[in-house]
Amino acid sequence: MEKAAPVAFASAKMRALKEDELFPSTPGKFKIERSHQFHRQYQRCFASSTTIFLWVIFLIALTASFLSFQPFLSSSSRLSSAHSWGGLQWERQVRVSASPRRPSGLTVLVTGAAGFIGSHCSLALRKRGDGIVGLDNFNSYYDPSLKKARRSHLSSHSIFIVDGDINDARLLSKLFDIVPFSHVLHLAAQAGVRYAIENPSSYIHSNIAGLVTLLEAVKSADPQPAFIWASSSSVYGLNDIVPFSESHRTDRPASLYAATKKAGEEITHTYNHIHGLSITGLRFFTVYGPWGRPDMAYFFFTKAILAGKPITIYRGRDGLNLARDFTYIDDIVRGCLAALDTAGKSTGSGGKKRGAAPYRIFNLGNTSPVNVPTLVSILERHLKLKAKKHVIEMPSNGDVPFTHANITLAMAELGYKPTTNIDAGLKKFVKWYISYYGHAARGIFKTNL
Ligand SMILES: O=C(O)[C@H]1O[C@H](OP(=O)(O)OP(=O)(O)OC[C@H]2O[C@@H](n3ccc(=O)[nH]c3=O)[C@H](O)[C@@H]2O)[C@H](O)[C@@H](O)[C@@H]1O
Repeated sequence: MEKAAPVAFASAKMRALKEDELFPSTPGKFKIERSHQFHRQYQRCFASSTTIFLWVIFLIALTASFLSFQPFLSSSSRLSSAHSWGGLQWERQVRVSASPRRPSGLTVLVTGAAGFIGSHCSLALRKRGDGIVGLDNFNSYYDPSLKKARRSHLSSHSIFIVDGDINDARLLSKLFDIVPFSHVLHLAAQAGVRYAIENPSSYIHSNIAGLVTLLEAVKSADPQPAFIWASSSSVYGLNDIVPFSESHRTDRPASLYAATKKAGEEITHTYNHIHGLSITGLRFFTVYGPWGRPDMAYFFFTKAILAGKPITIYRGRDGLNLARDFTYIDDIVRGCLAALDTAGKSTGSGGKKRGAAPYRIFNLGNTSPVNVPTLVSILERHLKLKAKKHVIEMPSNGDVPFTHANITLAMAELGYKPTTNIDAGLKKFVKWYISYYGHAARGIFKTNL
């Protein structure tokens, strides 16, 4: 590029100079003169054989520089977005990261690898010797520095995260060209239930358009990987039969977020039906733990309590406390790995289905709902600080009053069995939070209970 730019610049300058010389600056009268003058100049230029020779050399140089920079030009549109990928060094990093370290290890593309669940799953897969390539767009929905810290942590375990978007079809096609992925663990999404009111289009962009772009790439990949992805407990919406079972109604979402996750379940079904993709949808129930998401209540409650700031606790319209089936990250990771290990093969090749492939949906919850005031009191105990509580009626923002998972199916088919209760899980979270954000150093652990 260093060479091409001056050539292009010089030729542009030449053109500009010639035009300046050829055309007088006063408009109007020169029109005829202009054509005469141009004609004379044209004749002068090509009259001598030396000039013709120079022109030929110039054109050859121009063509050569254009051809030699074709690969760069083809990736320049990628660079025009915030992301960068491509090049030999990049391909080498992708290939090395994708190589399993154990015989018959999986080769997994983990989308959202710099996210909460994605980073934990990537690490767990690497620890048992699987090959992983991460993909993440490092967007600023919440503090990207936390995502970058997760990336550094993964990088120290030789996991490479591609900086790119699931909406980038060319990037996906490149990844599937250079790595024969056995599985895709699709965890990239626009998360958060209440943010959908503020920014609805971000949910369509990531959870619908991004999902379809990714499925198109998976469909065309050879070999065709099995597809395991993050649905959500929120698909149960207004369902009030507890505990929530996979056979219950999911056609009454309470938020746009939930609606996009429900749509994802239907969209993946069509790819299973038409293209033979092996599909496993995992309905996660309010996952929490170390390296968690700062937009979730347990996380920002902790921050506020440590800072002595008030927290807002929502209460149901009937005066009842809201409750969630909070599920600890390590249990979820075990569920994800079991889903990968038990996923049947996709049957398509070259985009054509060769036979029926599995389509599965599982609840991954804890089966012990905890109400929000109890969550807060556990945090208070572990933080040794009293929260300043501000209780208000639940706004109409997409929240549901409670969630409670029936995990019978996941237990039977995945061997899934959550083992961490909310007290033990929040204790681990608080320990991580203090070590990560360093509040202990500021003497915040003095009790005010
Ligand atoms: O399981 C799920 O499907 C979903 O779990 C969480 O959503 P949510 O359960 O709403 O988790 P939080 O946002 O952490 O809220 C937890 C509880 O705290 C309550 N809350 C939240 C915020 C607040 O300021 N006050 C408050 O009382 C909420 O009403 C809710 O009952 C995640 O944010 C979603 O991405 C995920 O898909």
